Amino acid sequence: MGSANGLTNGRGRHPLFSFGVITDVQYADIPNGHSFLGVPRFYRHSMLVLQRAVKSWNNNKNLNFAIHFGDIVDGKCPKDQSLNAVKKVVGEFENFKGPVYHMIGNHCLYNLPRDKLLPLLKIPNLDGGRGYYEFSPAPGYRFVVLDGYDISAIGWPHDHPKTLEALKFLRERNPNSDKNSPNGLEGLDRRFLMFNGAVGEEQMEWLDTVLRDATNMKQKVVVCCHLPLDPGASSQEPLLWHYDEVMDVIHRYDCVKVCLAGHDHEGGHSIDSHGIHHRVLEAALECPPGTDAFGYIAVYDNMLSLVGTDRMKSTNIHFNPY
Ligand SMILES: Nc1ccn([C@@H]2O[C@H](COP(=O)(O)O)[C@@H](O)[C@H]2O)c(=O)n1
Ligand SMILES: O=P(O)(O)OC[C@H](O)CO
Repeated sequence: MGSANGLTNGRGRHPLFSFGVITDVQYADIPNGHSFLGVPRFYRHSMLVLQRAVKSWNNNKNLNFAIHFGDIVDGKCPKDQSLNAVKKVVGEFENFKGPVYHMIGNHCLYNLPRDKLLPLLKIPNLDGGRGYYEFSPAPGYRFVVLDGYDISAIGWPHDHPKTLEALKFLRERNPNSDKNSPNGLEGLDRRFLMFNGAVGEEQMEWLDTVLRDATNMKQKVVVCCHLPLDPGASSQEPLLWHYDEVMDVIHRYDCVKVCLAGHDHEGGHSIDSHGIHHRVLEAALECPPGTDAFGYIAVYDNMLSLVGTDRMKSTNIHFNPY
């Protein structure tokens, strides 16, 4: 059980470390609106949710870092304001007294190209715009942050091979002229939409290498990605195009205990066929004024305890520590 102050797990144990979580802030200085399907979106209020999150994380005093799971600014942000809007939200995150890790979401890419975005989000840009990385906050744990828009029709230059590969992929699977429309697609095929993307070959090889290394080092791994990786934790439309192939790599090893994501604003939780927990976090953007969606996760050797605030549901994630 999560305790109110995050110091213990209710059985007197101290966590190895803890971190703040929030997703889909999707800020824009525009009036309230709604998604295509009519779900209300509160573009200015999401900044207040973030401010309350940072205040709560700082008051906690036991958090080692924080993670935002992508979509820092909404695509409806007027494009002449994109740069300042991203800087403004990053600036709010910087009020947190610890490191903040970001990842790429589709709305980030509607606003800025990768070469501008990655430095602002302090994503280590090692190789021509790649947005995946890893870090180890404690000896026994490793966090792998995936770039779900590695192969994508958004964010790369129009004639970039990755744009062309993504457009070909979509043409072969989605017959609609609006490639964001799932009309006529059945079941899990409804994920073949332009607002999603895929992990490229090089990133897949990198993932395999990191998981092999973590296994050799007896580290547990938490995988983070803007796009959900399990249909049990998400509706069909927001899934990573080839979530199944990424999970095949993950399932080769026993080190991954949890996959965390955003993008599907309602949130969700599942345990897959290999016992890996998938927790999709509830979006800050869809919090009506005065409500919140953020939390923190206390990490133990055999569990993660997500202590959610308001719309972010608390979840205890138990796993085999070996
Ligand atoms: N059922 C749907 C859902 C979405 N679209 C298209 O995707 C765009 C983004 O959707 P949001 O839910 O994020 O607003 C939307 O503008 C549509 O083009 C759709 O066609 N059918
Ligand atoms: O944040 P959006 O606009 O990409 O919306 C994602 C939807 O939740 C996918 O169904």
